[in-house]
Amino acid sequence: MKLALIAHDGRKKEMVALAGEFLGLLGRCTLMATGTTGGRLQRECGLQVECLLSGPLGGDLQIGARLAVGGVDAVVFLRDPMTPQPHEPDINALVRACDVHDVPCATNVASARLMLQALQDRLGPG
Ligand SMILES: O=C(CO)COP(=O)(O)O
Repeated sequence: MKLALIAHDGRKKEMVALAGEFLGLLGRCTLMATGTTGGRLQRECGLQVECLLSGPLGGDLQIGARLAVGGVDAVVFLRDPMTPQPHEPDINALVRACDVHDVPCATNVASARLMLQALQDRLGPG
């Protein structure tokens, strides 16, 4: 299972907490992330994560490009709806790519929890 993990600055703490809840599952997945999110997941959760570019520098686009050719099975994208982002077009492009290719994309903690739980149930006990 190839998972992409992305969080805006206002949601990084929640991403780290969420990853902590699903460490068993995430440890069995191939993980990629935008740069800063990935760095925190490596340092604070001990996860092996491929760190792509930071979001504002093109990381969302890199994930979108992979997703378009089947390289991503699911996305957790904890967006901060209260803070304008300089790379809003890139963010929209990634979410659009998920819709175009019918790839599950959870954009808040509640939906991410449901999605990760479903993946965990599907993969069975580690
Ligand atoms: O901006 C982001 C997603 O749009 C996240 O990028 P970072 O993980 O590098 O902060």
